[in-house]
Amino acid sequence: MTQTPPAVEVRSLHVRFGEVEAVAGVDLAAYAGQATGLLGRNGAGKSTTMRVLAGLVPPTAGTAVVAGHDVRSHALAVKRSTGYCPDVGGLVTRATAWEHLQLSARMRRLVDWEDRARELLERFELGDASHRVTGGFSHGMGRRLSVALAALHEPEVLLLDEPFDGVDPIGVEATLEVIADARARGACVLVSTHLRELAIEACSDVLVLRGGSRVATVSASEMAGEEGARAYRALLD
Ligand SMILES: Nc1ncnc2c1ncn2[C@@H]1O[C@H](COP(=O)(O)OP(=O)(O)OP(=O)(O)O)[C@@H](O)[C@H]1O
Repeated sequence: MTQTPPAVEVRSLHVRFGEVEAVAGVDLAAYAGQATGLLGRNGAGKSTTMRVLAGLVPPTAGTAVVAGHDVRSHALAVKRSTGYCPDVGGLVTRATAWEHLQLSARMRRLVDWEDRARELLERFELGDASHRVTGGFSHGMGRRLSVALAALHEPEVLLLDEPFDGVDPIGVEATLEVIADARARGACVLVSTHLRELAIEACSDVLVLRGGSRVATVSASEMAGEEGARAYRALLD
């Protein structure tokens, strides 16, 4: 039986910022229709790995192929194929939520996007805030809008960096729905989070990073319960 090639394939990825080796040899394969979690302590290299996959940071060494495009040689194609929710920032304080969606739709030359944009805003309970500037948004509102923006164009690869951070239960539910919908239409989803329980709920597999390297890939179910929590804790240091 031929196995479907991974939608995201990373081999021996290294990213160096001056003296700091942020990513020191990560390998990962993530597939269409699945969600893969990235877990690990602060500074483990999760966000840097996500930035490489979004085509924003070039690898220092190693390869990363996203939706068939090499991130180093085809960064623009990678940006087109992905929807990326950054861990911080990414919103223009003086623009409204609706203007963010409008700009994203124009940049990606989307047609008939308004209904989907409205539906996403409603799902994240941002409908009433759609014409407010994001500079006045709470942290959780900003996170919810960032997930909606990443998902608007129904990308082949959805990259969510800390999407649950500081988000209330309704927002968490909406984010889980966005992930489930993306998987159902055959997208590949990567979720970086510190929240083990939500990683288990959202993802099929989980990669644990430590000091810029992958220390384990486990099925989400293996991370569940008290035993899973102990096993995860043991992988952290
Ligand atoms: N632009 C940068 N310049 C210098 N060092 C950086 C830069 N980006 C990340 N680093 C460093 O790389 C390492 C990995 O950071 P990264 O943000 O990828 O970790 P993380 O696992 O996402 O952490 P957290 O859980 O705290 O968000 C850290 O030591 C960080 O200080």
